[in-house]
Amino acid sequence: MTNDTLLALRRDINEIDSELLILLAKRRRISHSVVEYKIANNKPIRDEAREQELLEKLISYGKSLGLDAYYINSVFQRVLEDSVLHQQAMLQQNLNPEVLGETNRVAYLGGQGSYSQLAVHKYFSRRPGKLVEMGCAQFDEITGAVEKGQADFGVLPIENTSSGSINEVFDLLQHAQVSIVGEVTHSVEHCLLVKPGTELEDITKLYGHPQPFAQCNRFIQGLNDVQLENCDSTTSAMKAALNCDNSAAIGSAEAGKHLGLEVLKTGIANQSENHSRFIVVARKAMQVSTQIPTKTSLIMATEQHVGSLADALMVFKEHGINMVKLESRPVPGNPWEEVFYVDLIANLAEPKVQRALEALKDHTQFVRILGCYQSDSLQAVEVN
Ligand SMILES: O=C(O)C(=O)C[C@]1(C(=O)O)C=C[C@@H](O)C=C1
Repeated sequence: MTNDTLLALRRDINEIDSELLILLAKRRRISHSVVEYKIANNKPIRDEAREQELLEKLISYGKSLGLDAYYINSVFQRVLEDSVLHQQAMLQQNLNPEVLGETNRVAYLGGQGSYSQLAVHKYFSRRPGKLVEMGCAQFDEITGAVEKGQADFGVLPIENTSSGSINEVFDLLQHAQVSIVGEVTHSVEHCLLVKPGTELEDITKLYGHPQPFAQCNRFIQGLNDVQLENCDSTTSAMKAALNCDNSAAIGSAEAGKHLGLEVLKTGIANQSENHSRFIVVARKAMQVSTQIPTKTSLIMATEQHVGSLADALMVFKEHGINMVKLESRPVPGNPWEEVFYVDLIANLAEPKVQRALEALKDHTQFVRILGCYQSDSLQAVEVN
């Protein structure tokens, strides 16, 4: 085959890919029209039976064209996921027209290519409005910017599948005057980044944020005589490595490349599946449609007697509410007193949730709702 033939084949591929994009955009527009019907008729966004029927038909037709079931399934799962997430975002926009403006100023930790910035892009890519990014050096700067009205939204990491809860953020939520209005999970792929030409054996200093250090501690233990330097964010770690010979930083490949660092090793986290969950906060609470999966987060302090936490948690069971997270944190200034953070699969608009919160008052010293928000899950919901 000549080079010209290769170029001609590549032109054909380019053309087909463009046609695929045109069709995907057309499909998305049709999916937007379907949501109008669902809003008007109070139907759940997700229709698993329809998705199943669609996938079966596509797999069978695809097979007749010589495409395997695994390939068709994975491509169309992504297409359907996009469709559902877009429909959910449209529904939320319809219910809260004032929340997302023409421009959305979003505060997050770090700078270009930080994991928080990637999460911001993922969350806001499905929402209308121009994104104005505000990289911050500390978590309390993020909530402070939202409280003072300098930012419309703040995005904060709250937990990671390998290193667990991010206590600093839980503690901030005790007092910050913000509401949780959303969540987004993002996969985190830690890499060892160096200035071009640096070899593994040259490294004497490793810059990183304490969270990635914890998530990669097995890899770090395997390095010889390397001094760890804590940084405020992965972005500041990468910048430090750029300015220091014989050093390295932990961060994402995208961010490293953006700053001119080289990826020396990929997949250095203890667990190959490493995901972070971020919360999105705003000054005002948001309403969530009962047609989409919803979470409610709250903090509570229980009475100081035997079984008081168990009694409080029983309230959720008695009202048929699924609790998906329970975290205890000390109350600053009150040694040995604890507050509990609770995540529920629940929507404040549901009467049973209101009844449960009323009943919870009998078993707690205080309860504060941190927010009711669209869950990142694609689970189907039942609409009564
Ligand atoms: O058919 C619908 O009800 C749609 O909303 C469209 C669609 C799709 O994109 O094909 C999207 C979400 C549903 O879960 C099922 C299918």
